[in-house]
Amino acid sequence: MKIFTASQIYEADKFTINKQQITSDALMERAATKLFDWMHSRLQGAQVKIHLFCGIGNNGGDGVALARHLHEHGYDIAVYVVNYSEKRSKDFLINLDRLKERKLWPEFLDSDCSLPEITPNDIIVDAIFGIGLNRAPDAWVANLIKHLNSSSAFVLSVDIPSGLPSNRSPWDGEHVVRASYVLSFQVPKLVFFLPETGVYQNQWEILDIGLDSEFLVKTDTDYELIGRPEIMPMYRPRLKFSHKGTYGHSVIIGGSYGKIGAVQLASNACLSAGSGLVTAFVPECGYHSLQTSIPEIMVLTDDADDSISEIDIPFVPTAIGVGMGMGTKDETIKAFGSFLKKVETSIVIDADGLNILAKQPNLLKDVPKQSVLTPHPKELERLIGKWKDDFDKLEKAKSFSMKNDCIIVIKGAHSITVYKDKGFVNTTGNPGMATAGSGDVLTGMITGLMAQGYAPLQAAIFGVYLHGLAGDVGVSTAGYEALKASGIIENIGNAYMELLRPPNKENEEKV
Ligand SMILES: NC(=O)C1=CN([C@@H]2O[C@H](COP(=O)(O)OP(=O)(O)OC[C@H]3O[C@@H](n4cnc5c(N)ncnc54)[C@H](O)[C@@H]3O)[C@@H](O)[C@H]2O)[C@@H](O)CC1
Ligand SMILES: Nc1ncnc2c1ncn2[C@@H]1O[C@H](COP(=O)(O)OP(=O)(O)O)[C@@H](O)[C@H]1O
Ligand SMILES: [K+]
Repeated sequence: MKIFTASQIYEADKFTINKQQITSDALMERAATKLFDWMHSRLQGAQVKIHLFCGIGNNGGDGVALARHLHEHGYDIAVYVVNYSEKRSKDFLINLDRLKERKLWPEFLDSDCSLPEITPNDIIVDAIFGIGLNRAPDAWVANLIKHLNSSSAFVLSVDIPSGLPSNRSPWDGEHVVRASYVLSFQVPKLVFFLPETGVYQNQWEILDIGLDSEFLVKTDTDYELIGRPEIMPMYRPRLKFSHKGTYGHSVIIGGSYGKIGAVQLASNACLSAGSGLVTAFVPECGYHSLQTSIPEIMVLTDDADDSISEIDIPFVPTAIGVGMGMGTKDETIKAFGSFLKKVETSIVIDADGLNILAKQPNLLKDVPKQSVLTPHPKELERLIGKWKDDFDKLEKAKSFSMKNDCIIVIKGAHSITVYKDKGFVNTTGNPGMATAGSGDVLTGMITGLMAQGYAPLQAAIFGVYLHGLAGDVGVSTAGYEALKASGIIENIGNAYMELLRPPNKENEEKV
């Protein structure tokens, strides 16, 4: 699913209004009807107090129109107009008049007003600011937002939590509504998926308000949300008359004394992702543990006992994953540098492979084109430098990717795979995966996919999705705290099956 910017959404509005020959008010009515249907289907007329806080722009207009529908269906509502500007939007005013025609008089809030009382069982509808927010809210509006946040009532935000800008970090985090649920029109907003800004909402859902599909299909976006519909076409089915050679020979290079487990996890994950053959290349000290723990893999060893000093692979691997647990000793840096000079096809670089690149940026020129780099936030910072906020981070990652023609997987709660000027935002995974070694598993999986013929960018996007899905299946039995990296590996097969599971009858009926 495409992630549009605010200006693209405004363009989509205009395009829809022209093409479908409707008024902007009719579009607002569609939005309000969808909001109402969503609430009504859950509340079923329950007499719970609903406080609607409405701004004076179109977000406020949505709120006021929603208030009318709720009133007409007998709900117990209180409407507040958060009067933060004289510049009221045309459609807000139309909807305000419609309320007044029904003898519903909102309370107008301004800098002198007292704050409405809200009890824990009430519902707050937050329609103060939408995607039009372009500066910090005034002090009294910020104060109102803090008041809403201090209540324990359920907060339903319209389109986006108020006070959260759509294209930068907030001016002050305390002045952003903490939404229990966001009903976002037509498309998700990028801020929902970034670590600094995703914290303002618990859950989000898209409401289809019928923006024109021609515009949505034709318009290119900088970011795409990756779910099952985007992943399925990438899947490469296994062929009946295939053999292990069909699915490639992966080599996993890494490890040092006390960190052989990283290679073990990556190699195991590589096999489970479907690589035909897997060879691990480790320092001598890793030989016995690898041979005994994973009988399916082959092991090559370095001459040195406790760290890698020379990488010598006596065949041409189909795919290579390198760096986990490898350390950054001088001899290892040298070995990694010479290895990069020899290798010709795209590789996957993780952990200490990335740390070495950050220490010795001159090695970057030898990294094969379209290699996949899988940094966690600290490794990313070492590579691209400090960033001001998440948006700056993404821009820096994009220029790094452009300059070095590499794919960067920015790992985190919603890992984002960046290639040149595009970002692919993952939707699977959970906090149970914040556990030692889960990154090694990802590197192994992406390597295993490349061995099977997935192009590097597809291997990265598909691998991140499948890794998260394996984690999601894993927590369903292990629980968040007890999920381990090896538990993610054990569920790679279940993740494939979950991915390939035909939609069941029940789901079909719901659609
Ligand atoms: N295609 C869509 O998604 C649709 C969106 N609609 C709604 O329209 C909203 C956008 O409406 P608007 O463009 O009117 O913008 P908002 O309602 O978000 O904000 C209103 C206006 O306030 C001003 N403003 C911005 N920051 C301010 C601040 N800190 N203090 C005081 N004033 C400030 C701006 O001039 C802005 O246009 C969306 O979020 C959505 O709720 C719907 O009405 C219909 C269709
Ligand atoms: N809160 C979270 N939600 C979803 N995925 C997560 C979360 N925390 C971590 N992960 C995933 O787990 C992996 C952690 O990688 P990394 O930090 O390199 O671990 P390690 O170095 O221990 O192998 C990444 O793929 C990341 O996206
Ligand atoms: K809002």
